[in-house]
Amino acid sequence: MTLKQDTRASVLARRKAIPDAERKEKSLLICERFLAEIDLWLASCEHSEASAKQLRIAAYEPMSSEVDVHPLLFAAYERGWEVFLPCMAKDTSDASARMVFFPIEQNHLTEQRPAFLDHPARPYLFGDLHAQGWREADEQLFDIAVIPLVAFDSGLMRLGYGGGNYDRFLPKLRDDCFVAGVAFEEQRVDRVPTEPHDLPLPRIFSA
Ligand SMILES: Nc1nc2c(c(=O)[nH]1)N(C=O)[C@@H](CNc1ccc(C(=O)N[C@@H](CCC(=O)O)C(=O)O)cc1)CN2
Ligand SMILES: Nc1ncnc2c1ncn2[C@@H]1O[C@H](COP(=O)(O)OP(=O)(O)OP(=O)(O)O)[C@@H](O)[C@H]1O
Repeated sequence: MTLKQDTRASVLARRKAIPDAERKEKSLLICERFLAEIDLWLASCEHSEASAKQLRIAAYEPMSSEVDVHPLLFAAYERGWEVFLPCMAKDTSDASARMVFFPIEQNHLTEQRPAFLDHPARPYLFGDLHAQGWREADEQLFDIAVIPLVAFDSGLMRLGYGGGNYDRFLPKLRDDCFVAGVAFEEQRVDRVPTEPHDLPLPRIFSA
């Protein structure tokens, strides 16, 4: 096992060991902190224009033991923001998939739930997705980005599932996009093993 794989395995085991009630409580704290920081950011002069408009937030549909960002998503819908969630997609069956974001209405999380929300790692064909009406969003549209992670350190370096999806996604965002990682304290390590392509996050909210 490489150092990255080793770190992933041990941190995922720690994350999975968090009892459900604690995970729920910590997730709520992380979402509240995230919203409070967005409110401060919106109140600052530079972003007063942003506060007046309908914001676009790119996040993720939580799976397994990840931080449950649903409270943040529900608050976003409540505020009339547009929510975008990822899907792995490819042009042909033998092509490699890339992470794209689709606009997700609140009812897509419940009654009208698309299959890709339950199978985050499964690659879907663009042809099928387009036929179903899904249109990928331009990353430059996003005002806020919520970044999942497996491990992080005090230098704000992150380690994901190993697909390089977020390593490719982060450079596509606007410079003024509010980007933040979310994690449980159990995911903190002394030092995340890094490679030259790894980018630190501007901030990580943890509990
Ligand atoms: N919620 C969520 N959606 C996401 C990502 C993510 O990290 N989190 N992705 C980020 O790139 C992309 C999908 N990539 C993925 C890569 C690997 C695994 C994976 O290894 N899953 C394991 C479960 C691991 C665990 O238990 O925590 C599995 O399915 O067995 C899942 C998604 C896009 N959507
Ligand atoms: N900007 C990039 N452009 C092209 N390939 C990249 C880029 N960033 C990472 N990769 C490739 O993706 C693979 C996985 O990288 P890494 O192990 O750092 O992923 P990760 O950070 O754990 O995953 P993720 O970014 O999806 O959360 C590596 O083989 C790496 O070479």
